[in-house]
Amino acid sequence: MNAAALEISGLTKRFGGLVVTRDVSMRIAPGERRLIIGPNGAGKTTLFNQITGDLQPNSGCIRMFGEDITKLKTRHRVARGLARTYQILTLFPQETLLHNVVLSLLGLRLERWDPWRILANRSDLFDLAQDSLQQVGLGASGRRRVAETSYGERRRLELAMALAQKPKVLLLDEPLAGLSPEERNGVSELFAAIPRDVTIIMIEHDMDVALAFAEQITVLHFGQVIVEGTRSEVVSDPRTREIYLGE
Ligand SMILES: Nc1ncnc2c1ncn2[C@@H]1O[C@H](COP(=O)(O)OP(=O)(O)OP(=O)(O)O)[C@@H](O)[C@H]1O
Repeated sequence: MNAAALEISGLTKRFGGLVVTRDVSMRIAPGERRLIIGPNGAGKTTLFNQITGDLQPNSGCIRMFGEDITKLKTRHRVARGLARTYQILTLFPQETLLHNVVLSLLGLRLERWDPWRILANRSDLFDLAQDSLQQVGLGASGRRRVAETSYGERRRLELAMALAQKPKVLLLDEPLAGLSPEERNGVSELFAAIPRDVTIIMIEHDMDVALAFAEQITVLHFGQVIVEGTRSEVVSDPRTREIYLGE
């Protein structure tokens, strides 16, 4: 069997007495589109934070393409091809869109503490940033400042920042939150256009868009995997209805 893009085994995270992820295991194949759903407080974001290394689990293991990354620092996971967007936007509002993407790229590079060298001779970074803006429909907006953009444009920018890193595994945390129905459709078309060499794991509450996107769905509840399977298996499972739809 080929190595999974991401394999999580027995992941447990406690905050004091509260167990936020409880013995969570899942296997996500290369190229898969996986949706993670569950009620508020189910532990979805905490799971993402452990995958990225923002939080250390109390026990369990995370492998990316066969390599144990559980103890790696976030930047080393990023260097191996992990990227994420955040539920809360993390942009520099007074900078231009193009500069925001370039800044996100600099996080990857060794020379990030030497800005003069970068500015003198890094047209490659600006080209990469421009391509990524193009990819999310913001190709003509690179010179605008983030402060002048709409919320929907910022969410696209955030996606451009993640895509600019040429990720192998992309984590999207509620990428449609706060968007109008038209913006949701536009952004979900962008997801559909992301090539299959990128594995995508999405947390999302908007079921219409998320179900159209997902091939496999994992339902979390009180930190545990309750249901997992294909879209139709999960939707028809009575436990999903009970937990997630409150029926
Ligand atoms: N740093 C922390 N310290 C203590 N408790 C925390 C911490 N981070 C999260 N929690 C708790 O862990 C639980 C799970 O939170 P988490 O944000 O992972 O849930 P979620 O499924 O992403 O929810 P939502 O859909 O509301 O974003 C919640 O009860 C939350 O209050």
